[in-house]
Amino acid sequence: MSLTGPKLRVVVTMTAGYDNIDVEEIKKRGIKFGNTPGVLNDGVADAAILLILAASRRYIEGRKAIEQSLWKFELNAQWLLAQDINGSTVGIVGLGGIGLAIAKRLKGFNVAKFVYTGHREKPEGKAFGAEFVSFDELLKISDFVIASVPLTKETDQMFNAEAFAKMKKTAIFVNISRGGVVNQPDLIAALKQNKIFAAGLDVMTPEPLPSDHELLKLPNCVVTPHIGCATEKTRNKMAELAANNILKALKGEPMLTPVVVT
Ligand SMILES: O=C(O)[C@H](O)CO
Repeated sequence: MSLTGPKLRVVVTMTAGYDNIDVEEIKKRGIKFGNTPGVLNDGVADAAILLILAASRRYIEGRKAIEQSLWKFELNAQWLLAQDINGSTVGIVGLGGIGLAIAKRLKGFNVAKFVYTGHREKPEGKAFGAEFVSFDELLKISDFVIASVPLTKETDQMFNAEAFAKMKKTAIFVNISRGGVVNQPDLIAALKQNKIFAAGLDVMTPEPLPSDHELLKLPNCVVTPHIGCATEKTRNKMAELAANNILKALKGEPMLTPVVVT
């Protein structure tokens, strides 16, 4: 988003991520800047569970099989076999508020082990019982790899061919952060060549995704249209927080959730 208006004093994005904002310009012009983190954690975590279940249970393939009359009466005990969450290792890349909310939900599915990676080990990770590991180790041992990192220079395209090659052939990759953290052609190749089992994506490149996009043709890829925080309660909370941030800034008070631009 470009920041025109020379009189602009306050910018608040009704999102948690702010990779779409020209932060350099905000810094240069001393504009007060806020976002709406936290209040969307539960909504986005629910959407992640939707993707984890749909991708691991081969929802797209099953649905297409019914539509194409491929669902046979005779039992085929090997048909549409899924990957289990029960007993699995879940790897969370970016254990922020959203990552932790996803992990908490998955505990109820009897996950055997949680691992996470990021800049540093976190007390909340320890308190939850998750183990801090390197990115490579996480890719190697996880049955479910969940991307919940902000898009930065550092995370840009971090899920590339090299990363997918390190994952298990049975791994499920889920992205609820930003499409930019994935090298999408590499992901498509990994899914086509069954280098990984499936993917669930709420974010992708570009958005909106054209209706004839290759991602939509893959039987092992579940795509939702960036609806992680699109629930009535969540959006209301985001709108309220954004409005209060603006009011506070205009009154010369600190915002409730300022973005600290360094
Ligand atoms: O960052 C967020 O708030 C959501 O992904 C919506 O963009």
